[in-house]
Parts: sequence; structure tokens; C-alpha cells
Amino acid sequence: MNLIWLLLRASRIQVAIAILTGLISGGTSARLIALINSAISGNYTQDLATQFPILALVVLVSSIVSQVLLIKLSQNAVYKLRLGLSDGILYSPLRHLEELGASKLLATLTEDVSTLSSTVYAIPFICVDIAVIVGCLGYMLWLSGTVFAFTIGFLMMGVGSVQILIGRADYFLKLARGEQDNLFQHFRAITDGVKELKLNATRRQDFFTEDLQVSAAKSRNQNSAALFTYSVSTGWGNLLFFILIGLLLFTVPQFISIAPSVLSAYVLTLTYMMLPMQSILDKLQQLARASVALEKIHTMGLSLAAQTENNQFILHPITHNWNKLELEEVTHTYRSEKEDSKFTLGPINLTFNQGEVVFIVGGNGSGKSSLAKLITGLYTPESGKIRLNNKLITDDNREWYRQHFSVVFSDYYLFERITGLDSKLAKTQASEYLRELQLDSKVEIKDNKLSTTSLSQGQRKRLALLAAYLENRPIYLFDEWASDQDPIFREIFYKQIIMNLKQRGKTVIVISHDDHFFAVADRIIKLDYGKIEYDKSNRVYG
Ligand SMILES: Nc1ncnc2c1ncn2[C@@H]1O[C@H](COP(=O)(O)OP(=O)(O)OP(=O)(O)O)[C@@H](O)[C@H]1O
Repeated sequence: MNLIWLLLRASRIQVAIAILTGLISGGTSARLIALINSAISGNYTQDLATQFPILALVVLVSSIVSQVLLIKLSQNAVYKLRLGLSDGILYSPLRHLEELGASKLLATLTEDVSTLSSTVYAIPFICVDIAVIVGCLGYMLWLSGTVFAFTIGFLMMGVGSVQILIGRADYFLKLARGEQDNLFQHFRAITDGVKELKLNATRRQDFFTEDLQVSAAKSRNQNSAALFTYSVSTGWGNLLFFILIGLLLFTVPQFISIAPSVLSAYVLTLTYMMLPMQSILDKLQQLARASVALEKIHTMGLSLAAQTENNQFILHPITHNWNKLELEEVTHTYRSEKEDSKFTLGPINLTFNQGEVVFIVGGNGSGKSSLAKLITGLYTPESGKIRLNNKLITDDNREWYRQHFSVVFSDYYLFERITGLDSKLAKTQASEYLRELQLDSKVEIKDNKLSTTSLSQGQRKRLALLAAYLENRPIYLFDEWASDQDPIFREIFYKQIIMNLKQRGKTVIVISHDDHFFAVADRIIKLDYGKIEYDKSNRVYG
């Protein structure tokens, strides 16, 4: 049913027209059958001969119009679905996405979306099939109420029994879809961990036989069980038609008197109905896969339409001249299944001022990167408040707040498109920094795009730095940027880039383990097990 909503959301009027033309096609098909039946029963007239091509043409035109409309609608629905789901992911809270994990998100974006696309494509055909069946049922009712009551009673029992089989098949499909997430995780291990797997034959063997093979076999068995049950239900559905025809021919006439013309019309109509019935039964498994996919998207909390985070930032320009950014009793907790292994960052009380260079230091796992996500608004504080220039940051303005930051995370992503190259000055600066970062012989910026991103890790990180630099935001945050750079670039980073940003009035927050360069900082904040150990001015050294 949710699938029908997908179509309805695309355009109600077009759906209504498509259904109407579908019904015309179904009704005319039934009229055509009645005509054929009349002709076979010896009531041949010139009138029937004239009606025949006209009715055939109406069936053709109405079914084509209905299908064309529904195909357009379904393709539009797929288009909206793809964009909606990507939007749903982009506007889901970061923590929620981290908890879901990349493999589940990828499985949904590829597997579930393609399942839904192929099913939505089948809906037009199902609609026309249903219209033909409705038309045929209408004709049978008109032929004889008593025989119709028997037929419909039998068909309902038949549909009930087919439904039980389909329910069982759906159960296997759900299991198979669950296993698909594990398979995707293993596929990621193959692509991301190929070096480690190549280097260690035992690990490769164990991974292959105990993880990948087990998961692939489960997926195969569950899919086979589902497909097997579906084929049984399709076969059973077809058999029921023959049983019905047999009962009408040989048993029912013994209890109810049926005119031979009615009987032959029934048999002819039922035989005609078998084709659309079979086609619907065949497509049921596609529909079931689609509802599993939709349920999966739903339970992942990835809404297809509703945006979970507010994005009204466009309405308000960002504040380039600000005085202070305050974190007041801010906390964030990573919960795990074991309550004793949870990690709590905070309560954190910090104030950042414009034009300050602040270093955040601390041991591995002390909470530096998590604090960076809280400061930049990527994590919503569980408790406590964040204020920018005394303005409280809430769900309504968090998107706007985030636009104040330019960040290079330790697990950064390098986009080809560079923003902030609008002025001539920015373009000159970009070329200067490309030269200084020794990237000018490797990379060019053309039409605001980097000519390549296939570079060494260190070079890619230098490009990420350049991209962030050019964004020209009021606050910069670098998470262990210099960790994999050679001494020359460390020097350029700490002594030129950071200083240049400071001179431009930017606030620079640097997460660093480079104690050689601590003198660059105006202030040093040390974290220990999620708490601030100290927050002290560094000016005496500077
Ligand atoms: N995605 C996550 N899911 C669950 N727990 C997490 C996650 N990220 C971090 N943690 C927990 O939070 C703690 C702090 O991690 P964080 O990455 O903030 O530390 P860090 O100081 O930046 O460490 P490092 O110097 O190694 O980068 C970790 O010890 C871990 O227990």
C-alpha cells in the first residue's frame, strides 16, 4: 500500500486519469469477451462485426494511455524516491547515521532503491491487469448472480490460501534482506581491506569461509526458500482456476441450473482472466520485496520526504563579525549495549573568541574529535547550551550555525568542487597556496573543480586544507591535520596558514599532538577522559 502512496505523491490527478483509462480498458475488454461469446453462440450480426474492431481499438488506446501515464508516474516516483532518500540521509542527525553504519546505508541506497524502482515500474502493468479482472468480474455478475456468488466465494477462498503461502515467502524475504546488510559489510571489507587480506592468507581464508561464505549461503538459502514458496503459490493459483472451471463444468450444474450459454461465457471469461491473474501472481514477489525495502527504510529512520533537520540557514546570512562562542555544561554520550562501556564527554564549559588560535590536546580517546563535532554543531548536545554571540543554538538555527565552520576532519572527504573562488583575490590565493603546498605541478583548478584527486594521502590532505582555507568561514577547525605531513608542510601549516587565518580575524581551533608547535597557540585546552583537564592561556610563550 505504501507503494501506492509513492505514486499518489507524484500526482493524484494523473493517477486518477490512469485508473479511469485503466478501468475503461478493463471494461471494454469484458465487453469484447461478451461480444466474442455472443458470436460463438451463433448470435452473429453485422452490428457485432462492426463493434468488434471499435472495441479492440478502445482496449488498445485506453490501455496504452493508462500505461503511459502510469509509467511516467512511476518513473517520477523513482526519481523522487532516489532524491528523497539521499535527502533523508543528508538531513538525518550525524550520530544516527554513525550508529547505522556505512554498510547499512549503502545497502539501502543501492539494494532497496533498485528494488523499489523495479517494482514501481511493474505497478502500471498490475493496474491494467486488475482493471481487466474487475471488468471480467463485472461481466460475470451481469451473466448470472448465483453463479457469480459461487465463483467469487471460491476465488476468495483461493486468494486466502495463496495469501498464506505468500505470507510464508515474505518471511523468508525479510530474513534475506536482513542478511543483505551483513553481506554488504563483508563486501566493504573486501574493497576497503583488500591490502590486509592479500597480505595475510590465513585471515583471508578465515574471512572467506567463516564470514563471506556463511553470509552468502544464508542469503542464497533464504532467497531460494522465498522464490520456491512464490512459485508454489503461483502454481497453486493457476490450479485453482482450473479447479473452478472444472467445478463450473461438472459439479455446479448438478445443483444449480445454468444455461449452456452462461456456462460457456463463464469458461471463456475465466480462461481470459487467467493471464492477468498469473501476471499479478508473478509480480507479487516483486511487490513483497518492495514492501520489505520500504519497511527497511522506515525502520532505519530515513524518512523519504520529511527532513529531520531544519535547513532554514539560507534565510539568514552567517555572522562574520562575532565576539564569542560559548559551550555551557555541554555533554555527549556514546552508548553501547554494555552500560559500563559508555563514554561521556563533558560537562564542557568553554568560550572561544574571535581571532584566537586554540589548540585542543589530549591522549587517544580523550574526546577531542567528539568535542570538535559538538563545537561545529554536527552533534546535538544531550544537555547544556551552545551560544554564538549570545544567540542560543537550537534545532531551528543549527544548520545556520554550522555554516560558520570550515573543517578538515581526520577522516575528511575531498570533493572535486571547490567553493569560495568567487573573487580574483581568492583565485590568486588558491594558485599561491597550490604552489606553496607543492601541488601546482599535479593539480589545476578549472571551472571551480580540482583536475584530479588521485594523489598521495599527504597530498590529498593538503588539497583538503586548501579547500577549507578558501571557504572563508569565520571559524576553522583542523583535526590532526599535520599528523601525516612532512616537516616542511607542518611548518607551512602551523606558521603560515594558521597565522594567516588569524591575521584575517579567523578563529582557528587545532586538534594536535605536535608539541613543537604549541607556541603558535594563544590558548591550550587539554582533555582527559572526556573532561577538561585544563584550559590555559599560552601567550607567555607566544
Ligand atoms: N562513533 C563512535 N561510536 C561509539 N563510540 C565512540 C565513537 N567515536 C568515539 N567514541 C568513543 O568516544 C571516545 C573518544 O573518542 P574521540 O574520537 O573523540 O577521541 P580523540 O581524543 O579524538 O581520539 P584520537 O586522538 O585517537 O583521535 C572513544 O574512546 C570511544 O570510546
